[in-house]
Amino acid sequence: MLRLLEIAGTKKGLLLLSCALAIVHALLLLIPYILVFFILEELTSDQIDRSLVINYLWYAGIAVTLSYAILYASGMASHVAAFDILYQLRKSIAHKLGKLPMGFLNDRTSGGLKKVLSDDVERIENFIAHQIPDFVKGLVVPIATIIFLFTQDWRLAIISFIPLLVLMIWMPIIFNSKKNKELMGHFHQSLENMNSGIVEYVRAMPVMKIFGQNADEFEKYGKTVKEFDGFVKEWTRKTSPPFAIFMSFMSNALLPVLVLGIWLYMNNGIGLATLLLFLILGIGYLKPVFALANMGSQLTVINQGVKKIDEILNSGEQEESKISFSPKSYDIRFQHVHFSYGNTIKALEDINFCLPAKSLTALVGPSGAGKSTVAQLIARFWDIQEGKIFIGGIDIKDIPLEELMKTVSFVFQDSFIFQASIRENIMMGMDKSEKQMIEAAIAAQIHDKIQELPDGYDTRFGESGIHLSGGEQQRIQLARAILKDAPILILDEATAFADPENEAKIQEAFSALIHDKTVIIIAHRLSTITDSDQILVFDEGKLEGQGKHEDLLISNGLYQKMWSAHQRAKEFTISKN
Ligand SMILES: Nc1ncnc2c1ncn2[C@@H]1O[C@H](COP(=O)(O)OP(=O)(O)OP(=O)(O)O)[C@@H](O)[C@H]1O
Repeated sequence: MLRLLEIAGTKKGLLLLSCALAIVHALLLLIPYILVFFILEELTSDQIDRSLVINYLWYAGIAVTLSYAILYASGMASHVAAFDILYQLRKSIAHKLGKLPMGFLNDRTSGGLKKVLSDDVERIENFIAHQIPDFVKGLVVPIATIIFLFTQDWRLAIISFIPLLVLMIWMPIIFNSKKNKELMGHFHQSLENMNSGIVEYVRAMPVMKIFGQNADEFEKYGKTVKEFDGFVKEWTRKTSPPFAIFMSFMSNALLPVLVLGIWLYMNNGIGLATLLLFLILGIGYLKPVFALANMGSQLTVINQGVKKIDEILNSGEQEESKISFSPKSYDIRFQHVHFSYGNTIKALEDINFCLPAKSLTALVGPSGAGKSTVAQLIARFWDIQEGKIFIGGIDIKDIPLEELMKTVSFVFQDSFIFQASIRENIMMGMDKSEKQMIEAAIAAQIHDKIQELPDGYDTRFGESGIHLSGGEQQRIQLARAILKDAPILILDEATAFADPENEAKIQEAFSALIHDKTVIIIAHRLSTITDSDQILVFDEGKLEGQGKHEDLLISNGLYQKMWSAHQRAKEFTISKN
């Protein structure tokens, strides 16, 4: 609750206004009940003053109208505050995600993160926009009613107060128990698993279709949906009995008032108007308190979401250097580097090498040898556990992250194109001119294709009918890298999915790109890297050899094997016989 109020506190002014208006609304709503009492008193008196009764009715009508106008204003204030807070919260989570080490994302599913950013944040809206005003109403209405009832008859007022006492004791037991909190924790986990199952199911659709599978057969999705279903049923089974007892008690809360009220009336202790007033108000004031009861269970759900939000917001960011060290040259040195993903998967062991500035280096080795890991460590996607990595003689941990990102350009295996215009996709928020962007697209051999699109550079990728082949998407990625013009360039299997025509174009684009830069290429097709200044051969996380193509052919057994396998693969044909 405190944490939620802290979140809500960023819009304190609007929320206080909303609460104040909610109180006025609630008090105005009580007025018609009180007026009904006066009307009844008048109607049961010996001489009925008609004009007074009509006036009371007018007052009641005005109070109701005014009360709902004020409720509207209260709702507006709380909703504006809520959506402002949600916006800020989503912005800070997204900002934080960008600053967290890749390990954080590696341990989580995209479905789970989506749930935090969309569902968990959304639930806070319910608390701020509805529950805070309801809570205030839930407190003020019973207090005001009880005070008023005491002024009419203290005996009936005490009896009317009993259900409220029971509510106050019972509610926390039912809704806030340890068991209920545990159930809520499971509920969230279950929902998160289902979310990630759905995301994976949609992503796996092409494979599912080819293998004729449907949702039931997609085990992860099917399992998570079944688990969720089972959990919700169990939850209902466990919480229904106490809730049913609670509800039936509250529904009959009027009984003691009725019994005592009739007895008092029959013994001339109270008039008919007072009896009716207690029958109406004695139970009516509980309505907003019921809203509080509901709020208890909703709060537990919201709190679980807030925990997930805080888990992201409080996660340790990558350490950033306070001193600004900008490398003056761009040679890269690994010194006794050890690295594991998490604490279990050892990916690199005691790696030492030096890549001179403006040289072209190829990383080769069998699948899983650690090539991509080495490349990613240079851009500090991950932090190493032991050893040091230097760029231009400066430890990369001493280079501010923003500066490091400006220094390194990465062309990934899988190109990621945003659902935005082609211009935005190439510019990526960089401070470059239109002319520079077009020059980059020309160098990346993609300008002509963009010109053919319906709106040229303004065409939005992802719109229906707009499609770019894998090779074209890669050349967009290359255009980004060319435009960025960073002194260190890492190409991770960048031609892996290109067809021969595309590959020739991509190779040409590369030549434009690598000029005058420190370049690292990860390539499986060894024929593309024979001219490299040096080749590093990796195997099972270790650096097994280093040198030029010709030297490695003589000195390195693994390289020899890879080279002859590559030669054989070139002659490989698929035939039915
Ligand atoms: N994000 C990750 N989380 C956990 N383990 C990982 C991750 N990425 C890679 N690994 C593991 O680290 C080891 C090295 O992987 P890496 O991707 O660097 O190899 P690679 O030589 O680039 O392989 P490939 O040529 O198949 O791309 C492998 O055992 C791999 O399973």
